[in-house]
Amino acid sequence: MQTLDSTNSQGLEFSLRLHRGDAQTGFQLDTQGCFTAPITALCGASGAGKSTLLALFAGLLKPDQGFIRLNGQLLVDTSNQLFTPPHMRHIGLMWQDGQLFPHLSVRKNLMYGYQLQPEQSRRFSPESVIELLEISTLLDRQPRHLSGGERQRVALGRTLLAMPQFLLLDEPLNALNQSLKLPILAFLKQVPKHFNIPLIYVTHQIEETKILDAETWFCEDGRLVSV
Ligand SMILES: Nc1ncnc2c1ncn2[C@@H]1O[C@H](COP(=O)(O)OP(=O)(O)OP(=O)(O)O)[C@@H](O)[C@H]1O
Repeated sequence: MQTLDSTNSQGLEFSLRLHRGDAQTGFQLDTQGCFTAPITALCGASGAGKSTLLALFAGLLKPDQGFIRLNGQLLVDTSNQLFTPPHMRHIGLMWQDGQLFPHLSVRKNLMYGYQLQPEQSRRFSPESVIELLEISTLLDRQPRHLSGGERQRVALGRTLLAMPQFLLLDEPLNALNQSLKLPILAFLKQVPKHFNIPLIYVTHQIEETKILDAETWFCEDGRLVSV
């Protein structure tokens, strides 16, 4: 039986309003949409609201008004005071510097979220992620002994192994040069199909959205416009 707070629809559906800062000069986000593509890219000028939107999806911010529904499940609904905390959303978030735990080896970083998952939620193995990301030779290293590209690949692996239903990537490759970016983009392109995890990718680089074959949206002054 279907309850009022769930539907059979797949993807990330939302209608959100949020005011940040002071009443006169602050920033107003007011937008709605439904992301159903395997890869959605969010572009737009600095300050347009891209990171704010991801923070709302991840549960790091509460909207003033609106709802968020993931794969038919209501996560946020201000009309019913529903707010699912970040750790219960099954949404993975990664940004520019992957924030590995500095005191843990690559192996322990990778296994951190995986170990917290119940057996029945483990949809793929650490070995499959390690192989696809080509990080098998790095497992015993500490993060400080990794290059920027290696660090980002490990951070991605760790985020994936926490078994998210949806992945949010906020300019994850910004700190990397082109030669390091391309193999990671090639990997990211495979994520939705290989692991059944759709993703949102925030970038200023239009070329990256093309490489990813992403459905692209522009954020303009707190509103989304499809391309
Ligand atoms: N903590 C905050 N308090 C008030 N306003 C904020 C806060 N954080 C961000 N803002 C404002 O919200 C607006 C949107 O910021 P946001 O970081 O979402 O933009 P963005 O599109 O991700 O930009 P960039 O591409 O530079 O990362 C900006 O005007 C910013 O100044």
